[in-house]
Amino acid sequence: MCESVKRTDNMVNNYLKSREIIRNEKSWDIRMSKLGGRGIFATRDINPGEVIFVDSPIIIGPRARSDSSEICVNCYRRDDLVKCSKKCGLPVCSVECENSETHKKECCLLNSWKKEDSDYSDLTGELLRCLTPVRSLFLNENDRNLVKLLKSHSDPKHGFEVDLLKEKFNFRLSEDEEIFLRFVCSVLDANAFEVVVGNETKQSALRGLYPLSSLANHNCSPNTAHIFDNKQRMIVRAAVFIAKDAEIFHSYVRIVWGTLTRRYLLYLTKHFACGCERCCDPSEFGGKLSGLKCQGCPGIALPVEPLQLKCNWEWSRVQNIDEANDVQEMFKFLDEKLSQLVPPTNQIAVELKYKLVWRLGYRPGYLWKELSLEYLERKEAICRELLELLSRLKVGQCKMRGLLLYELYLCLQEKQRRGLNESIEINNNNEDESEICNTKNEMKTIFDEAVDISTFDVGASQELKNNWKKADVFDL
Ligand SMILES: C[S@@+](CC[C@H](N)C(=O)[O-])C[C@H]1O[C@@H](n2cnc3c(N)ncnc32)[C@H](O)[C@@H]1O
Repeated sequence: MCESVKRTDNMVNNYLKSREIIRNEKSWDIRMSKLGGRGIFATRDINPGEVIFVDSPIIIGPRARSDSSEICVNCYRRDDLVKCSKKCGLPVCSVECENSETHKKECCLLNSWKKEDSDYSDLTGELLRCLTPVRSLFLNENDRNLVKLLKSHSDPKHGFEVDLLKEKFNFRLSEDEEIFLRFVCSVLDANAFEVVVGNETKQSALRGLYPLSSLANHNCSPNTAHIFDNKQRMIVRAAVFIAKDAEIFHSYVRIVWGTLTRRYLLYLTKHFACGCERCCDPSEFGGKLSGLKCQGCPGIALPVEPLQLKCNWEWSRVQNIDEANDVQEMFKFLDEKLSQLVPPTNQIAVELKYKLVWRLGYRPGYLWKELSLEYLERKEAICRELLELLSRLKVGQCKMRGLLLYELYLCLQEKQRRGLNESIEINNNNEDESEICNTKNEMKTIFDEAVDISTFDVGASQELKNNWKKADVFDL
């Protein structure tokens, strides 16, 4: 092991010990990757579903996106927000949150930076975008040194948060503070994860830096899946079988995006050109997410050179459907317009269908009990189709699979509730009986897998949570 890898390995292990989240028998270590830089590797065979490691955020806070909702800076809820009475400009939801240790420190720091009598009440959203890197200034020396070991991007576009603090807020940062903050911004851009907090019905998204997970490289067919528990810990599981000495990968992008979109975004945000097996295969293992309908014949056009970043395909017109909210409109677009241009496997059709899964059964007018049989059956068909796609993409027990399995289970349950199998049940024909039996077996298999995949996920539905075999990842 080379010196720098040894140092990283030591520091990460010490960090995990300090957070009391290291397991007795580790199944991973850090090595040099042939992709460049460091990576995480399996030290033994790991079975699908096994927890590989648990990581804890070294820095966590609001996201940097300009369209993020305002949240309480302590508990991250979105309700009952008021401005901190100390006039730092940040939102809190209660006196307890205002007086929390985390907030008191940052409130003091922000007030020390500001020019007297400045009022930032209109700029709360902008201040929230800058808060996560600001929190790095409270790290102890060991944690600072660990952050310094993580990958950073040198491009000057990273660090807009510091520009905002200086230019929009006229904050008086010291030179040391500015240098460290700019560095942390570039580390966050290279490594941070979107973290889900809240529960099934009320969720917020945060930005978290997880030291061990930051060392995992990317693959478009990742062999892991991760979820966040109620302590904002990241739990990384094997999504497929991982052989001893194989590299452990995350996916940095959405797995149902086509090659061009994935590679473009990876290049833009993480500054590398992915050359994984899926990217090299024009059909993406048969997933055909980049497929277009051929206007001259019944076939599907696929990119001849999928690794070519320059591409003239025009697809902005069909992307507008993002703004359409109405279920009927969405189906109309899917069935009448989109189907003329792209095959059902195309990423735009896939994303639209995935959106429909979350409307059917949940939106007023389309709640489970009021769903027409046609829509219920379409939802079931979409779930099955998307699950089949995920299998093709070789992404194993990923979070999306867990979510779709549960939605499919709910469709079958609703059909059962409506007695759609009743006539079959009265009829004593053997074949029909076996059909009921198959549905019941299928429902149980689907439900059990959804429970397994969701285990420890803070955002999982209560029904799944009630069936978890363990309440905490460290329960014996
Ligand atoms: C989160 S870091 C991963 C760990 C990194 N290799 C290290 O040594 O710290 C992300 C960076 O790793 C590199 N990387 C990750 N996956 C890659 C891949 N599939 N191909 C090439 N470079 C990759 C890129 O430089 C990327 O910006």
